[in-house]
Amino acid sequence: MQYLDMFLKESLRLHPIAPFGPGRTAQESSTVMGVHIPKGMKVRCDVYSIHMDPEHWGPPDPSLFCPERFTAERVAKRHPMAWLPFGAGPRNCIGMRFALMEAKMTLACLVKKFSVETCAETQIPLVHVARCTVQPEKAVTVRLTRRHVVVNNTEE
Ligand code: HEM
Repeated sequence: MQYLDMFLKESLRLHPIAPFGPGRTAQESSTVMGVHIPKGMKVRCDVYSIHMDPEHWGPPDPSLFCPERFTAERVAKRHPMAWLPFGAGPRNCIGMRFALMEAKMTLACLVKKFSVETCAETQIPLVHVARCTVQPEKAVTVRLTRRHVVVNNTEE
């Protein structure tokens, strides 16, 4: 489950489904890194750029899929707001833990019974389109092959 958690976090870093989600209205005027933000201005953060910033995510190259970026040691050294698929702060996603648990349960049940491979119909590289959330352009088609696992002398 530890590696599955790292795998899922890396998937959401490379493919955040709600990168336009975290937005706030300035409650008071301020200046952040030389940029003046007047009271009442709506501000959104650019999750894609933060998730691809080598200062937080390199090495290896942030465009590569690498779950090892999420080992406890590496997470402890990283800025707490470098990973934002669920936003951050007091108004972050209320369903984050539920969504992560549900995804991990689904994946664990799936890979227990099936091997998952790309096939001729798999769109590579994956193309994103922005609708209400960011989605794959086409259905993600893969080949599932049933695993033969023997548990307590019973073939599953
Ligand atoms: C992979 C799945 C999900 C992703 C990536 C996601 C992402 C987000 C993001 C980016 C925000 C904005 C956070 C911010 O402004 O800081 C948000 C807010 C929210 N999400 Fe999710 N979400 C997911 C699943 C869910 C689920 C399963 C639920 C409910 C069971 C949920 C309920 C909410 C609610 C109620 C808010 C508004 C929170 C507030 O304004 O205080 N989300 N989500």
